[in-house]
Amino acid sequence: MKYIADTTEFHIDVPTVVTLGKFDGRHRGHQKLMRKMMEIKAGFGYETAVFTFSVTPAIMVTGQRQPVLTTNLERRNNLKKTGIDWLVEYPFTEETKHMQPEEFVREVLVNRMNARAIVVGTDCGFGYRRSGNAQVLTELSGKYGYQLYVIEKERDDRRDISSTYIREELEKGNVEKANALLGEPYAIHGTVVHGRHMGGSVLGFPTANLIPPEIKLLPRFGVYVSRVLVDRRYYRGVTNIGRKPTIDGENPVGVETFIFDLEQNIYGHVIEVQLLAFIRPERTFASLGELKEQIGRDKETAAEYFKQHREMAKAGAE
Ligand SMILES: Cc1cc2nc3c(=O)[nH]c(=O)nc-3n(C[C@H](O)[C@H](O)[C@H](O)COP(=O)(O)O)c2cc1C
Ligand SMILES: Nc1ncnc2c1ncn2[C@@H]1O[C@H](COP(=O)(O)OP(=O)(O)OP(=O)(O)O)[C@@H](O)[C@H]1O
Repeated sequence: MKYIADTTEFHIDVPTVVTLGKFDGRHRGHQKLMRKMMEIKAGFGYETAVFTFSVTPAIMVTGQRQPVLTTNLERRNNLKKTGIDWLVEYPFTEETKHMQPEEFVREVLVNRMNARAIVVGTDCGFGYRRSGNAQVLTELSGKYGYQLYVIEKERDDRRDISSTYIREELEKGNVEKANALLGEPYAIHGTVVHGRHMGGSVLGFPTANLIPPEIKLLPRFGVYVSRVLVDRRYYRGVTNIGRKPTIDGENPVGVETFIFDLEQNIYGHVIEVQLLAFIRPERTFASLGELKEQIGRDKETAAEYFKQHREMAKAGAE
């Protein structure tokens, strides 16, 4: 995937099929758009391109740092895995903010991104105060010579699937519901860092520690069954998310995973921890011995889960 970030001065020199939006998470609605893009690529030979911003416009307009399902790095990894050819992460400057819809279509989508086809959901919004929409894109399509495809929103039985809906479910602690809306497990990507090295000595087994950036939305603190991608292979895991209150001192919020059947040292490796099911809330134990016993039971619960969900237990390659 070719990646263009933080510049307004670029030009894609091959014809493209473009989509635009925040793409926070890679939910079933986004996947539906991506499938349409792949179909157009197969039919017309256009390369697939995603237009997004390097920070979400809502943060710049309201000044509030809203937690995200995917950091920019995670979004980039996901789009690469989807097989997207180009990712443009455009800077959200004052000038960008004030662009009128037609100017945005002409200058950015058509001139710089070389769009011959555009794929959006029915509720897409762009340009100054989101005044551009699917109707505007339809009106401009003849003038700028692109094909427009407007996709019906993917729904569950209650409402349209959106990043907002998934964030709400995660905040309520419903990881399984969030996963159903995403169409894949909610994941945390990161580099394995050194913890306090108590895993080996106190608990009797090592754990892989990630410290996600503050902006990353984490579900409620607690223990989860997880599946872990390490060097392109999947492993079964059990993950604690939280501050380890049993351990003295101010611990940063961490994502800490015991990985079944992994013998090697993976400090410095980039891994992906996928959350599959909630086991229990994080607790303060009276002693390290009690914590150790409980973690033993958590491991058994996770092992049992994988016996019931054999498709998730495969330690296969990605
Ligand atoms: C499956 C699992 C469950 C855990 N549950 C808790 C918990 O409920 N409360 C807690 O204080 N720490 C919990 N921990 C964190 C342990 O305290 C931590 O693994 C240990 O202190 C090692 O930390 P270190 O890697 O920084 O040395 C859990 C860890 C794992 C792997
Ligand atoms: N459920 C869906 N089905 C089909 N297309 C969708 C769906 N949700 C979003 N899209 C489309 O995907 C593109 C990117 O959407 P975007 O990520 O900005 O919005 P969103 O998922 O609705 O998130 P938010 O809740 O933050 O607004 C837009 O064209 C949008 O219309």
